[in-house]
Amino acid sequence: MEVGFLGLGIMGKAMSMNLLKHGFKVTVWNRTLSKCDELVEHGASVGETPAAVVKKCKYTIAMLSDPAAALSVVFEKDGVLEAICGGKGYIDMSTVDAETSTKINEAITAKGGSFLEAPVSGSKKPAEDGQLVILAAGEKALYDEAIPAFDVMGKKSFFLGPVGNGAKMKLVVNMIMGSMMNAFSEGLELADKSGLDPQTLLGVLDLAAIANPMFRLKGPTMIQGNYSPAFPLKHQQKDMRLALALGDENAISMPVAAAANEAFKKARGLGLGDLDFSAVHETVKPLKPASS
Ligand SMILES: NC(=O)C1=CN([C@@H]2O[C@H](COP(=O)(O)OP(=O)(O)OC[C@H]3O[C@@H](n4cnc5c(N)ncnc54)[C@H](OP(=O)(O)O)[C@@H]3O)[C@@H](O)[C@H]2O)C=CC1
Ligand SMILES: O=CCCC(=O)O
Repeated sequence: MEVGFLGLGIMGKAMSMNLLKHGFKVTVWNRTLSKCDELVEHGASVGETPAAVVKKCKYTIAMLSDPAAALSVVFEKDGVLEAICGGKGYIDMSTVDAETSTKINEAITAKGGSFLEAPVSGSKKPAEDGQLVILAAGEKALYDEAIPAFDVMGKKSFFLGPVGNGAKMKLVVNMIMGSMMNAFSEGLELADKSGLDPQTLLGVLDLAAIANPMFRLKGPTMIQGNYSPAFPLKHQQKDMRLALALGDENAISMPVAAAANEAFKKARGLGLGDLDFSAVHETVKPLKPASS
């Protein structure tokens, strides 16, 4: 099957590589075109613009940073909208809000194309291993047609109904994850500064009711202060911001998420936005005294 892929960041590169490895013909595009080179070495073709990719492929997948990027790739010059038409599908797997997805859906379907939002749970390693959890919503027929690709990229796909439900589910999940990451950071620091061994804390947590893969994966690197990016902190803060807006719309008070968002914003202000979201741990640490 000929599949287009727009956006070769941490996630898009791993996901499109998996499609290639499993025999899909893939045509890629990335704003910074040089990022296509590695995919080409593995058999991908390159489209010069998003419109060129859509023109060539029956289905095009996008994995872009945020709502502004998702909208620009569709609506700007040489964008998806210039080439989408009846018989073609567009699947946006970026994490965005329901409003963004709805705008894209309306524009694509107005031109006869079909649309699916399909954000994912799981980070760089699950993307490399084809173990993502896919949260799809929109055109059910396109979902059914995309199953072979989803089966390669993910371990489980959910179809959640009308456009917007995939985006909302993803934001709820990441709001919980971002809040947990902040509590975990505070716990690691509290253990350390009160004279406990943070490694022992990890061992205790792993046997407790709150054991989870995130603590298991991120704990050891956080203790080392290693924040090599799997999920960039700036994207986690974007997800907190969008989840809080969803809470606002639904009159849900979320003081824990709001505090977590502030911590991620603070981390961005400290220049940590391109590091892994676990770098929020640094915001809990006491400031080093200024040298005289
Ligand atoms: N990393 C993770 O663990 C996960 C991320 N996500 C979500 O997936 C999406 C991608 O994440 P990730 O791969 O980590 O992000 P990256 O920051 O690694 O990649 C972002 C991609 O978006 C492109 N981009 C940014 N702005 C624009 C624009 N204005 N026009 C066109 N392209 C643009 C970048 O292009 P360029 O190379 O030119 O900068 C790049 O291809 C995000 O929505 C994120 O929230 C979801 C699950 C897990
Ligand atoms: O959006 C990013 C999610 C990262 C994860 O699920 O581990």
